[in-house]
Amino acid sequence: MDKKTLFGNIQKKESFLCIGLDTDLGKIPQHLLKEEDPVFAFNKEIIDKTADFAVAYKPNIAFYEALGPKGWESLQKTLDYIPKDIFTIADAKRGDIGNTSKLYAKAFFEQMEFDSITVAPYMGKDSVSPFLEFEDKWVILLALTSNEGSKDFQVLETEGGKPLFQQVLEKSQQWGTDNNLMYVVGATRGEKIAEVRSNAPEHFFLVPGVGAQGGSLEEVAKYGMNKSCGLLVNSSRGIIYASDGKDFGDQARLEAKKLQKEMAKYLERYCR
Ligand SMILES: O=C(O)c1cc(=O)[nH]c(=O)n1[C@@H]1O[C@H](COP(=O)(O)O)[C@@H](O)[C@H]1O
Repeated sequence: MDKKTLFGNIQKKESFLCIGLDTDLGKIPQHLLKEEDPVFAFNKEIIDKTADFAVAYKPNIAFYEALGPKGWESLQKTLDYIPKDIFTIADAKRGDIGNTSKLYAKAFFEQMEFDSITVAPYMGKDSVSPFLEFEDKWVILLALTSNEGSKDFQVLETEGGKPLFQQVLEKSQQWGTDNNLMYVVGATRGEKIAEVRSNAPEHFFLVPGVGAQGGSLEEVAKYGMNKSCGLLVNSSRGIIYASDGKDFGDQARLEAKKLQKEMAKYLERYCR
């Protein structure tokens, strides 16, 4: 999917919501455990109930890998079930020496036809470039993450007093374009999002951390939005585990709708 189509979907749905499919057998409603594929049964209901409010779905690969071959099967079924006009993100946080990255890219872009994958920048250009060679596919590079540990390395000063995340932003813009490269910026970073935006004015940001991690959607929109929205804001637990009963789909729908309504307001206010 290209940037223009993604922005078109955002305008049509008045939403920049990404729903994280972090599906955990220990957290899904107990009645689903008797299904042949409980993970897929759960995801199917979530997708059915939220697809009109979401412009992206992000399965976090760890939750599927942890279940072995059956988990990979549930992941493939989930990916096949997501409507084709919705952007898909393999949250795999991959990145290795070039020939290995190339095979990770094949796994997620050819075997599994995801639109995008999250990639760690730590190993540098030759670890990221192989993912950028696939037409119509996106790399979502970790820049300033939402977790406490982001302070360990990402904000450390480098040459010229620039924090490391800024070096990641500046250097990686020589590797890809705003049509195949996005950045992860945590919603918990508040005003720092404006700093990231000034370093990458045209790129889309994947912003996790609203909902369970407490980030503010209003701040994200205020500091991060650009003229083509430029944001995919993710919520996983806050939506998919809104209820652990038989009404989990309907409750997820309510949470997704609430975020979409707020997003419509910010699109009107800040997207220009
Ligand atoms: O790359 C990510 O998606 C990611 C980056 C980051 O900085 N912080 C972060 O929470 N994530 C992911 O985003 C999701 C957040 O989930 P919730 O906190 O449940 O909404 C999880 O799948 C995390 O792995």
